[in-house]
Amino acid sequence: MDTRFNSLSRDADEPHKLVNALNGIFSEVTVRAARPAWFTKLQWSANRKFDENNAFLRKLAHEVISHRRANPSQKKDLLNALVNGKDPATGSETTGNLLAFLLYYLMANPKVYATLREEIDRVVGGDPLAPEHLNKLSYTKACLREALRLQPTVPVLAVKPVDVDGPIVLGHKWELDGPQTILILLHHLHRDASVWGENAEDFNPERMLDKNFAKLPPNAWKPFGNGQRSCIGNEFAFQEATIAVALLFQKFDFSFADPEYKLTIKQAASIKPANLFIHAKLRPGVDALSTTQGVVHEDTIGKPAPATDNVFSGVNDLKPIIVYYGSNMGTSMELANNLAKSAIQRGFQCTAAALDEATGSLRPGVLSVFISSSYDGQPTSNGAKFIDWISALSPNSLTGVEFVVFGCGNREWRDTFQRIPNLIFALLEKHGAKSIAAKGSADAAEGDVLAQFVTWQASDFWPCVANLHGITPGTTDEALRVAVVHQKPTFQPIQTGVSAIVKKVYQLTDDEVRPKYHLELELPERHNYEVGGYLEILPRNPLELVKRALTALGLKEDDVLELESSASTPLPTGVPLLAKDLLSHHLDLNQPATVKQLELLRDCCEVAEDKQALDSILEEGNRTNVLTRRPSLLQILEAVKIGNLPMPPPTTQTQTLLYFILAIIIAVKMYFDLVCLAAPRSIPSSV
Ligand code: HEM
Ligand SMILES: Cc1cc2nc3c(=O)[nH]c(=O)nc-3n(C[C@H](O)[C@H](O)[C@H](O)COP(=O)(O)O)c2cc1C
Repeated sequence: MDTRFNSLSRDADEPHKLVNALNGIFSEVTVRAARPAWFTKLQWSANRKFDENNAFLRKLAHEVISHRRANPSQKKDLLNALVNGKDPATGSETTGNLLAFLLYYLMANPKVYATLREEIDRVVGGDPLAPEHLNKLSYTKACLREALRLQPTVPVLAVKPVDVDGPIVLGHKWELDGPQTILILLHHLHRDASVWGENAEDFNPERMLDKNFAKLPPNAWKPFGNGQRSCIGNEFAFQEATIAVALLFQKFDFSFADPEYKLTIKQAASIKPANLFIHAKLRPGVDALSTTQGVVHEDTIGKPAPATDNVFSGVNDLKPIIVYYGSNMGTSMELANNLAKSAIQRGFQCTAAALDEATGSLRPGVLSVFISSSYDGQPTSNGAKFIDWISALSPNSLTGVEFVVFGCGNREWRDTFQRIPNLIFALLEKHGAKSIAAKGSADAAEGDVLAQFVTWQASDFWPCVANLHGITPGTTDEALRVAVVHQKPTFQPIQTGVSAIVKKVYQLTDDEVRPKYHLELELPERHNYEVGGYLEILPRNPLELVKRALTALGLKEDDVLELESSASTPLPTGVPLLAKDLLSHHLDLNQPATVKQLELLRDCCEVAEDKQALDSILEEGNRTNVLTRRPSLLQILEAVKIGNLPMPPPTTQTQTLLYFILAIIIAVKMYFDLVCLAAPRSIPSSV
């Protein structure tokens, strides 16, 4: 808010007046709730203090807001959200206190803690948290519900019958004398053994999983109040708390500062744990710098599409690129930054900017890339101005402008899926701008948006940009020539490093999403690993796969090849090497075929049915842009009959089997996320 209140600092000499005023108000409200209104009227001194505190808060809020309005800033802070948007302003204390109780219960119940952490690792892993994750965090939600059951942060509700004459009998038992106030003590309601059973006092989130929660009797769980005046921030609070828990547990391990800590409660208008101090330790593999962002493992996320196939080196007059992003929650912005990094790596002048910045600024000579999301079919908050502007342009006013559009969306919004990127594409074309590539798209419901985007860059975007610069597709393929030679192999595959043993591999993700794996390696004795260092892993394709590839290519294990390339390539060139070694160590045989490879294979197909089959794979790929679903080159070679195939099959993406791993050691075992440019669909069995 641009103002420091020191409300959380224990070291502050004196709390900010705001803290005192709030505490005064909360205490008074609590006391007032418990006494008759006529009696409150007589509390002159307390009432005067209450009014003073109220007046102080109003004045302070007015000052803070006026200051920001007089000095506008682009900061993404809460104050801007409140001043410029409609975000709700209440409920932060109740939600904060809920989180504090949750942390307490998790630390006090290690099994529950482990289950929650496992869910967050499985669903979110090291990815930036996205809206799609939230629905899948069902155990986390159950933990929040259970914490609110045992410790409803608003612990008392006051209700009063209205418009009644005469006595009322509640539950056939209790008679009320007219409009009398009743206090509902949630602490008791929520621990009623007749509803919650003998273990009502235990923290047991299983009872709050959706299927069990739905079976609870009505009114058994009321942390958000009652009837028409119940909490309007209920959904918001859950969403906010789920996000906070996911981000916190993604990055930190928590433990009691005092292992003997016994829960005691501090109460004002809401309740919170008293004197609860916690140790938070960065989780293995988490970069301390990433804790200031909504993401972990930044290295993996920001990794641009590889420039190993840089056909632009040596090209003069590269057109500058501007990448505009329409983004509310950061996904499209992340993609824009990723593309900008890739472009800079390739020697382009490139910047990323918010979509609204494109208003009135599109011009020939600059390639404009648009990456945008939609929200209920509407533009993002940083793109609405641009959409208004471009909708109102006169015909042909964008003649000469060259553009590319990539859409971020989620198929669950069926009627408005990709509406804004589609609209941007249509309007740009309508006004005379020229698209240099077919529109790309990612579907968040399909899983990893960044992977879909990086794939699109490699197989569609960069080849089209090459075209734009007069570099004809195929140049890079032709640049790589392979011949079977009758020489002794002199090339030795990289043998540096040590052999590690894969101790455990298991899938962290559900079957329907793109797989992520947990991999545990044991390093040989005497090999230490320092926290924060990089580990380079050189996986091998399994022998069985290599043999299949040799057969598909009509090669024998001891055939010797020589590669020649005029472009830079990580493949070993100019030395005779065993075909087996090339296929084992240098090519990822599991990688899905790229669009370009599919097209080339289709053109080499001898049988019409095979051609059709490849066409339909290409169509499906173009429609969904989900490369991971495509078969690998090897699978295709085994399935279709190809004539005149250059050998090995043409590959623009000279992808190597070099995976960089961000790793961390725990005792002698290693735990890490496997980060690779194109994730293998099966984990290599040896390292
Ligand atoms: C865990 C977090 C929260 C809890 C436990 C909670 C609980 C409650 C309860 C019990 C009430 C009813 C009070 C009564 O009947 O006397 C209430 C009302 C209300 N809450 Fe929340 N709340 C939470 C978070 C939020 C958030 C995040 C917001 C705003 C985004 C919010 C906005 C409101 C508002 C505006 C009312 C008054 C509704 C009315 O009087 O019509 N609350 N809340
Ligand atoms: C409230 C809401 C509404 C959405 N509406 C749409 C929509 O109409 N069409 C669509 O394709 N995607 C829709 N999505 C999905 C988002 O566009 C998608 O998650 C996108 O990756 C978010 O991008 P951003 O992080 O750049 O804002 C919606 C998401 C949310 C949370």
